[in-house]
Parts: sequence; C-alpha cells; structure tokens
Amino acid sequence: MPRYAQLVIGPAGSGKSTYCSTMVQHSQAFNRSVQVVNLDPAAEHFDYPVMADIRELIQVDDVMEDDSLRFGPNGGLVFCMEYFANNFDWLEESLGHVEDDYILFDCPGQIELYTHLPVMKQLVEQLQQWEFRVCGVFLVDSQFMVESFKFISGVMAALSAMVSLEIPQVNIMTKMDLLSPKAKKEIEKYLDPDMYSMMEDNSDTIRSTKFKKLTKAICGLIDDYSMVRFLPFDRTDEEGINIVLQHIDFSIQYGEDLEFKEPKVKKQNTAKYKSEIHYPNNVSLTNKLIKKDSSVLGCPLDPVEVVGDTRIVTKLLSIMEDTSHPLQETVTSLGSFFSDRLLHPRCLKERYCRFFLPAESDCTVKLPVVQFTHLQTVQ
Ligand SMILES: Nc1nc2c(ncn2[C@@H]2O[C@H](COP(=O)(O)OP(=O)(O)OP(=O)(O)O)[C@@H](O)[C@H]2O)c(=O)[nH]1
Repeated sequence: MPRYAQLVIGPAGSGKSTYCSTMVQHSQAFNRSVQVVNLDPAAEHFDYPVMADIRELIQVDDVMEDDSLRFGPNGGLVFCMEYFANNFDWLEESLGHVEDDYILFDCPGQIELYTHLPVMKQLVEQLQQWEFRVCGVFLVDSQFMVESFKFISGVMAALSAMVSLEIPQVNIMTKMDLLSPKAKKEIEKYLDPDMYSMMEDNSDTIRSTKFKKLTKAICGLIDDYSMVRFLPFDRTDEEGINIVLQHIDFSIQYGEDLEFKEPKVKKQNTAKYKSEIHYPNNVSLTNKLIKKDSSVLGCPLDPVEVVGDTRIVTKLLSIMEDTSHPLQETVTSLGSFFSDRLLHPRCLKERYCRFFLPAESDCTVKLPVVQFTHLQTVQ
C-alpha cells in the first residue's frame, strides 16, 4: 500500500506552519488522520502536534554557536539540512512504517533549498523509496501577488521549485483573509491568469527593451503550456480548504478504494475535435471524489465536465473581449469568406487548438448565440 506525503514549501513567512495546523484541524473534523513532521531546524513556533521534529536531530542555534563552524543563520540552516540529508535513517526511524499514512512535511523557508541545493530533491527520492507518493505544496503570500510584476516573480519561484523537485505540485496563495475587498476582486485575475495581458500591464514598468522581450517570452512559455496555476487558501473557509485538499489528494491518488486508471484512448470515429477536449484523463475518478466531497459538505457540487466547460467558455469570452490578445489575430485569420463560421485552425501552437476551440456541441449549450456563430468549426 502506498503512503502519502505533502512537502509544504515556499518562502519564509508564507504560512507553511499555519497551513499544516489548519490542514490537521480540518482533517480531524472529517475523521481523517493527517500527521505533521517539522523539518525546519530554525522553527520557533508552531501549533500542531508533531510526529517528528528535526530539532531532535539538529538545531540551527547549536550550529551557529559552534566556534569551529562560524555560520550565520542562513549558512547554519543549509548546514543543518545537509546534515539531515546524511542522516535520513533518523527520519525513517521516526516515521516508522504505517501503510496508508498521510504526512505533511513542514519545510524551511530558505528559497535556495528549492532552486539549486540538492537536499530537498534527495528527500523526495528517499520518500519515494519508502513508497510515499509525494506532492509539493508551494505557498506564496497572496498579499505579494496582487500586482503583475510581483505575480510573475511568484510564478517563477513556483516554477523553479517544480523544475527542481520533479513532483506534482499544487501552488497556493495563502492569507486570503487578509486581503481587502478590492484586492480580493483584483486577485481573481491572478488565479486564472492570462500571462499575455499580464505582460501588457507590466510593459510600462520595464524600461529595457531586452528585458521586455525576455519577460514576454517567459510569460508566453508559461501561458502556452499552462504551467503554473494558483489556488486560494483562506484558513477560515472550510470549503476552500477542502478544495485545496482535493486537488492535492487527486495529484497523489489518495483514497483507499480508488484505483489509478490509465487514460483510455478514445475511438477514432468520435467527433473529430471532441477527443481533444481537455478534461483530466481520469474524469470518473475526479467525479467520484467530487461526489464524496459533495456528500461530506451536504451540498451539490458540479461534475468536472461542467466546471471545465465553464472555465473554457469564460476564457473564450475574456479573449474575445480583449482586442489586444494574440489569439484575436489567429481567430480573425480563420474567419470564413462566406459565412460567420471559423475554419479549422491549423495552429502551430497545439494548445490553442485544444484549449480555446472546444467541440461544437459543447459550445452550443453554453455560449450566447452571437458568440456561437463565431465558434463553430468547419469539419
Ligand atoms: N491572517 C492570517 N495570518 C496567517 C495565515 N497564514 C499565516 N499567517 C500568519 O503569518 C505569519 C507567518 O506564518 P507561518 O505559518 O509561521 O509561516 P511559515 O511559512 O511557516 O514561516 P517560516 O517557517 O518562518 O518560513 C504568522 O504570524 C501567522 O499567524 C493566514 O492564512 N491568515
């Protein structure tokens, strides 16, 4: 039986310890066992019960006081983490071997641990050897994300952790309860961001043409491959916490009665574009989870197809309203000379075809008539 782990990471003060204690309380309320391991040798305060604490192995203060080492706080922490990497047997002993256990690892906030130092990667590999399915949970303080250029930095930090750890990663904006109503409204655009318009917003703040081009290329890459998305986290909102937990559970296939199913290859003779609609490959698994949560919450929740459709339609409408969006050019060039219909796109960017031009049948249900006439594809 697999074991499950969340590696709770992110910059200093982003709310990692608070996230862990909130998750423990939330899980207890649903009779679910979740344990926490503190991996921050400099931790001073946290209010969750620990299963294991790295400070039993080594503490930053002791390292800093050592006259032969002469480390400051950051050097001391790196030394502690390297010492930890050489002593994983301590962790193995502390964790024991309980099948099906679910553990949160509250990690230190030094960002270099998730960019270029090998320690966290070594930890992930070790956990995987102990049969853990590991998900990275990258936290960023939402207050530092409400402006385009700050958001782009946050995205890059999250991406850097994703690249360095090579595990499924759920990115979260924390402390949503601290945002003003205006900022809350503003943050919506960062939860489902359009990096191209983000770049436009930002273009006045970047003076150098070279950097403008670089930022544009980076934003384009992130947008084209849907690389980074954030979920909101408000510790006072049980439903929101549940949604975050669902995403994480889904990424590590948590659930004793749920088996991972290989995505089925769709039959060739179905509608040409229908097979390219982008719902998660294991839709039925997601819907099972949604049903479960719906019964726990006592209120009906939409199945994943409905949520997916709504998102696609919203995205399409926002693109259609934004005359500067690069897709406008593509769509205009696809207009038929004879009617309002769109010709079959032969986009170089595969994602545009797949994400923004859903099958005809799906559009007919939801789009207003005016938009619908522009979205039909000629087959
Ligand atoms: N209002 C509010 N405050 C929060 C939330 N999350 C964290 N905080 C506060 O932010 C501060 C830092 O939170 P921590 O949970 O210690 O952050 P951390 O990432 O573990 O910090 P380091 O271990 O130093 O990297 C604390 O004062 C928390 O009370 C939140 O969701 N809402």
